[in-house]
Amino acid sequence: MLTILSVDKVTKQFRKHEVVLKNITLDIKEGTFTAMIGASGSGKSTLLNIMSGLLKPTSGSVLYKGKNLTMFDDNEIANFLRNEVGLIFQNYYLLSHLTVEENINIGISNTGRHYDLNEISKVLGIENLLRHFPSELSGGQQQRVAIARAIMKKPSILYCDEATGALDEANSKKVISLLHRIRQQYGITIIFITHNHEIAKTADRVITIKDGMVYRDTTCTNPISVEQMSWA
Ligand SMILES: Nc1ncnc2c1ncn2[C@@H]1O[C@H](COP(=O)(O)OP(=O)(O)OP(=O)(O)O)[C@@H](O)[C@H]1O
Repeated sequence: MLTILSVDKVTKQFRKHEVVLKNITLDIKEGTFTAMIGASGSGKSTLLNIMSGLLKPTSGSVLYKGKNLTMFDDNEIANFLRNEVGLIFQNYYLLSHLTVEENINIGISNTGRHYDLNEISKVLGIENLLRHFPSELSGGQQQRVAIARAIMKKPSILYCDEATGALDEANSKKVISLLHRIRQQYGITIIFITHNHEIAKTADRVITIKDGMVYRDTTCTNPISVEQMSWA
């Protein structure tokens, strides 16, 4: 399997604050689903933001397909984010004055390369909602629209920061199962931050961050299916 992302000796220190990330080194293989877990404040989002190019590390490097993201200028980062990266957060960040279809189309990058809207909306089960506005949708439906927007551009890598954090059990399971399906169908690499250990059990690999370091890094040869998840 090819390495899509190489994080090498990354540290991060915010001004006047303690060191948040301490010498993180890890590789991410193409087409895998990696869960990142760890206590609140351990540094997961900071690491994800550095891995996606949203944030520069204090030292160390992040190679994306061999290119050093940490050396990119603002324009190169903007192009990288626009063309290669999908981002999903706990809050859906849909634009309220645009329809679902218009929100999804925002995700299309200027490369012109994109999936077919009808296909993606069918995969995500939102094909009947395209003319609706976000306020008319449930949280789970809104998150599925946010996923559609994130993957329309055919990103190579999808970063999810607590993507199911605001959803109930049924909607969380639906979203996780759709993300696994998207990975299988389109080969998108997924990195998924979660506090939910059952969700982590569905991943190929679980990285535990503790006090800004990789505390545990487990490859799961036999991840559980979404149906096998027990929701505590
Ligand atoms: N822009 C910033 N300026 C200063 N400190 C920051 C900044 N961003 C994050 N931090 C600090 O870095 C530490 C790690 O934060 P981070 O959000 O990465 O943790 P996390 O593991 O994702 O937490 P959570 O699970 O609660 O989202 C925290 O102590 C936080 O206060």
